[in-house]
Amino acid sequence: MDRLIEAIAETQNPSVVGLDPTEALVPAQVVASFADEVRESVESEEELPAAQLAVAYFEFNRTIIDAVAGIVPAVKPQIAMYEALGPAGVDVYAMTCEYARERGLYVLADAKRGDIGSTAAAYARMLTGVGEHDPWNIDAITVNPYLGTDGITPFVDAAAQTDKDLFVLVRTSNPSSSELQMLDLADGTKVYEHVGDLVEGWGAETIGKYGYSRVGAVVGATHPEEGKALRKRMPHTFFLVPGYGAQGGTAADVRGMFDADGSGAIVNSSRGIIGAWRKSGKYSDTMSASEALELVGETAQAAAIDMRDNLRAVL
Ligand SMILES: O=c1ccn([C@@H]2O[C@H](COP(=O)(O)O)[C@@H](O)[C@H]2O)c(=O)[nH]1
Repeated sequence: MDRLIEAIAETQNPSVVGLDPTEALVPAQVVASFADEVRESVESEEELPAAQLAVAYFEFNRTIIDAVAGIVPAVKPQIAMYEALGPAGVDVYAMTCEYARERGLYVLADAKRGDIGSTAAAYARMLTGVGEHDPWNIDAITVNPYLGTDGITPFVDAAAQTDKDLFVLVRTSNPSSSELQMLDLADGTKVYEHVGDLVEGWGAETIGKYGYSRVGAVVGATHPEEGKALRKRMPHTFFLVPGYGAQGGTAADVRGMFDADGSGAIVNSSRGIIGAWRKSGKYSDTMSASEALELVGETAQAAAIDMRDNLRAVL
């Protein structure tokens, strides 16, 4: 986690931009502008929509990355958006991570992996790569703890081997999260608190120079009180805090998830940044693709600065 903490210190900005493109979040003229180019490369007409979207996602991501590099320390590409497009989307995921790294950003792959040990070991190769080849270019990955310790250990080992990190789901931001996470255990602790204790233990051997381990926790901005209690309960665990912006979380809500020095957490916003163009009042469907992309970049940059300043104001 040391590299992430240093990147946050350099930008004075504990926020991460989520790269979660969808068909609705990429201006239509940008997608349309790739029709001819992509038609030449696909084998059948049916492949065209996914292939065209994939190319458009990359151009869109590149615009966002260029706009926010130097302002934010990190990006979090959500793999679901890319896998939905098939192999073309997965290629663009890898290309996006590589480009973000080239622009100096810490890349947090939101992939929420989790399986039995042997399969988790294969998933953990997203961190280690294959031999000398690192096809994914990521610095951290999100992991689902539902399978317990043997589903997590391969990621902890891979992270330690490569100076990378993982973030384990503890208290997620979604409305139904309480169905499982808020259940009481026999000793009176809640399920999410127990998972928090496990996460603190999984990271215990990997504490870095700033007091945080390689094993972080995902704690939703939509649960300010629980987040604040977890901050005390998990003193060596760095938090990834999604749920800011589009899901309703505010800077005041996430304040308690930081430590007394204003460190210990990084807050994510995806749609609030990459979809800012739609709320700007400046978009018109008569714009050219390049004009639309320019607006995407400008509005994403303004939204990232606004988020940074809102977080700075409460820290
Ligand atoms: O508890 C969680 C865990 C992960 N996420 C992910 O973060 C982003 C949030 O996107 P917004 O557009 O800022 O709402 C998305 O990739 C989720 O899968 C989360 O929201 N909550």
